[in-house]
Amino acid sequence: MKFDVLTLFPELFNIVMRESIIGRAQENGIIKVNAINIRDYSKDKHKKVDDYPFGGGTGMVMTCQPVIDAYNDITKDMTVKPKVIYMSPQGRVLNQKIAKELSTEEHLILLCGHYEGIDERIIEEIVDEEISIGDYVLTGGELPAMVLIDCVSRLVQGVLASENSYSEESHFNGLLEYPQYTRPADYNGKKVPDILLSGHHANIEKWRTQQSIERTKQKRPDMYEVYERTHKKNL
Ligand SMILES: NC[C@H]1CCC[C@@H](CNc2ccc(C(N)=O)cn2)C1
Repeated sequence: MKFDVLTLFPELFNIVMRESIIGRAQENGIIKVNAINIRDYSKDKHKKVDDYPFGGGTGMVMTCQPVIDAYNDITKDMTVKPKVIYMSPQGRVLNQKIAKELSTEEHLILLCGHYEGIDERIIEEIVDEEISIGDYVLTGGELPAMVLIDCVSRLVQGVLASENSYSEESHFNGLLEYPQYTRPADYNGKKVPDILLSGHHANIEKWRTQQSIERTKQKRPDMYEVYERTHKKNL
C-alpha cells in the first residue's frame, strides 16, 4: 500500500514513518510513505505557498497553484487516480471501521493543510474525502496524516505478525481490549490473575471476553450499547 503525502513538512514523515512497525513495513516493501513538499511546486519567485484571505480575517490561506500542480505531477502517469483525503477538522471522524475500509486501498494521497486554511477550490478540484482524527484543531494536518497512516497500515496484510494481532484489539471487535499481563507473576505483591497461569485456554478466552465486555460497559457505555444490541442473545 502506498501513501503519497502532500505537505509543507516532508521531513516530519521521513523521521516518524521510519520507526517501529511502519518503518519495518517500509523496509519490507509492504508499505510506502512518500512525502512530497508542496513548496517545491510553487511558481512564486519567493516560493510562497500562502496568501491573505479574500474578505479579510486573520491568518493566511494556502494557495491553489502549488498544491494542484503537485497533485497533477504525482498522478500524471496514473490511469487510476488514487483517492485524495484532506486531513481536516471538518472531516468524517476516523475510527477502526474507516481504517479497515481504507486499508483495502492500493494507493492513497493525503493532503496536509496548514495556516488558517486552504483555498476551497483545492478541495473542489482534487479532494475526494475529508477525514478528521477528532474534534480539535492542530497547527497542521501532518500529525493527523501520520495517525491515519499508522492505524491503516497496521491492518494491511503482512504489516503485523499475524491477523490476530489486531483482531482482539480494542475497537476491532466492537469491544475494548482485555487486560494484559507479563512476567513477573508477582510484582511488588501485585499478582497476575490465576486464570492466566492456569494454561486452560478455553477458560482463559472466556475470562478475556468477559473482561472486555465488563470494561467496555464501564469505560465506553456507548460502545457497549451497540455491542449489547448486536449480541443480546449471548449476554
Ligand atoms: N484552521 C483550521 C484548519 C485549516 C487548514 C489546516 C488544518 C490543519 N489542522 C488540523 C487538521 C486536521 C485536524 C483533525 N482534527 O483531524 C485538526 N487540525 C487546520
